[in-house]
Amino acid sequence: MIKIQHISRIYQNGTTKTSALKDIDFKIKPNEVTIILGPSGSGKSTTLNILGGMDRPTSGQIFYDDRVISNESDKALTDYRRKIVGFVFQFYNLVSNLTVRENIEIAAKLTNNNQDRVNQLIQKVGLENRQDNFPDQLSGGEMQRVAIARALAKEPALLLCDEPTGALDSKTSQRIFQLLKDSCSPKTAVVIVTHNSEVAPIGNKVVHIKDGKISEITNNPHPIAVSEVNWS
Ligand SMILES: Nc1ncnc2c1ncn2[C@@H]1O[C@H](COP(=O)(O)OP(=O)(O)OP(=O)(O)O)[C@@H](O)[C@H]1O
Repeated sequence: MIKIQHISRIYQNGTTKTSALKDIDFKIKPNEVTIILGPSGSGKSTTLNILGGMDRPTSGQIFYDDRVISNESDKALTDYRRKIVGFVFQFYNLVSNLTVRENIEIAAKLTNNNQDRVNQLIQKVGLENRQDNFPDQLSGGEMQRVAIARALAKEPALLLCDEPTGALDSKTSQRIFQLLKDSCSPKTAVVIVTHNSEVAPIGNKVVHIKDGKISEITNNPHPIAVSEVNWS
């Protein structure tokens, strides 16, 4: 379980200070999809970056089980990012001179180097026929499927997704959200940042952020199916 406690983040550029997060608290559990919902500039990406150990809070603490991540050394934080966290970004961030299979394999090599899992993931995301292609030979939806397989290759306890369908059409978005929802398991918590309130009801929990503050946390005992979302 991940617990965010009294997190604030102030960015300072010269004399200008931006208070991106103001004392936020929430918990993330395995086997749950958590949706972080809010308008542009509300602090969603800042929250995700802090959760993923890519950034540190100005104050407050993040617990990963009994570890206090926010107090750890840079080396320990790198280890946390490598072994615990999988990232899915809006613009895929694939390595352009590696094939689909190689993009997934390099992530697996960071942890378990499990070739069976690489094969299973290529099948899971439906890219068996594209595994020797390079990213620039793929559609946006295919690239995002590679990015998801890459993130899952290390069996992350925490899968963090920042606007994963922001650049995709609605039919492709539906497929990507289905894959993300299916990635949630007793071992893996899934966190998805979005500004699209239509997809929020697929989550077990919705954290509403506005102006760097949590305005509401909704627990949803009966999430809707991805196919029930109004994608138009
Ligand atoms: N590196 C930075 N330096 C200064 N200000 C920043 C920096 N990163 C983000 N901010 C500011 O912090 C606030 C929150 O930004 P953040 O990117 O977390 O919002 P967001 O909800 O993810 O927005 P979007 O949906 O547009 O990506 C914004 O006011 C933004 O301008």
